[in-house]
Amino acid sequence: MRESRVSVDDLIYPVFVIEGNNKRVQVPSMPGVERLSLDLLLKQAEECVKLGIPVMALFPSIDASLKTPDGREAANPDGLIPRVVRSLKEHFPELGVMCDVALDPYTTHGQDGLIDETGFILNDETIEMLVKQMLAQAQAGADIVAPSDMMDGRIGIIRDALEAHGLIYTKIMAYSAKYASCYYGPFRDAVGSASNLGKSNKAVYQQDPGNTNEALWEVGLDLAEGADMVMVKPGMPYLDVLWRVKQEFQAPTFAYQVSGEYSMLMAAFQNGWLDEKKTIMETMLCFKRAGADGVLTYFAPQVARWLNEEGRK
Ligand SMILES: NCc1[nH]cc(CCC(=O)O)c1CC(=O)O
Ligand SMILES: [Mg+2]
Repeated sequence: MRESRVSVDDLIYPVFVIEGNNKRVQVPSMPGVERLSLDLLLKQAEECVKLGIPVMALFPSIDASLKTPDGREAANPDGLIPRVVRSLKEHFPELGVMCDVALDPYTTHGQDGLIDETGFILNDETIEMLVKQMLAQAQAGADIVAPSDMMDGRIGIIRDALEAHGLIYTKIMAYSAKYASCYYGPFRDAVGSASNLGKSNKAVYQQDPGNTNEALWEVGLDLAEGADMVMVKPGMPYLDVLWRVKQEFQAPTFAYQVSGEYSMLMAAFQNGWLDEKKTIMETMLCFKRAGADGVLTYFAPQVARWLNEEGRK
């Protein structure tokens, strides 16, 4: 009689990649999460395929020497992410690869886009760079490009660029309702943008946590501009937004259980305050109940293992 269910194919696994060989670097604020070099990432990918996880989402941790104010390394067709994508698709063609479209891992100031002298974000100039970044990812073989930058109008321009380059199979997952949230803190440690960002924030382009109507406008715009799927982010604190978005549009809708949610839960597990398996599985069920068609979560391999053990693939 249960209305909602969790299955392995609901899962998208976000991972952090670094240059090098046989390198794994812990993310201190995310216990159990490591940045991996490509060779080790391939082992992770193999594990995902065995478990039945359909998609991995890639996030780079870029060497500080490659960061610039305009984040142009993001558009390098031989940069870290395009190389990782090519290798993943070569070894595991059946595993979906999703790439983040945003400049924050690549900019010296840690913002997702280009800024003027006063630090204000330059929406349209940013989109030009995002399109180059996205093409490098899509031409390397990414199955899904996922703009997380929150610039206005970028989905339509990205869709046009995909069409113009004959990339008709590449899907767009729009981070549509993305809030200016403090729950991204540990992620910013992981990609190394936290110290660059310093005291500044992303409130001029990410959404106000007090708004839910704005989420509907943003989702509506992104769908009209050509998004295949939309996302609400963060996850658990924004289930009301997820519910409204799914009810209103009935589009493929995803939730991101973000780094801060992961770290909060891990802290409780490490202290013995919450039961790890039961709590994680409950959070997954809550996402499904609120309308998610899938969930991006750092717990993906664990969830998949538990579901596999129970024969509930
Ligand atoms: N545009 C970058 C980006 N893509 C995904 C996340 C957060 C993911 C997480 O916290 O797990 C962020 C951080 C931010 O906007 O500052
Ligand atoms: Mg906007």
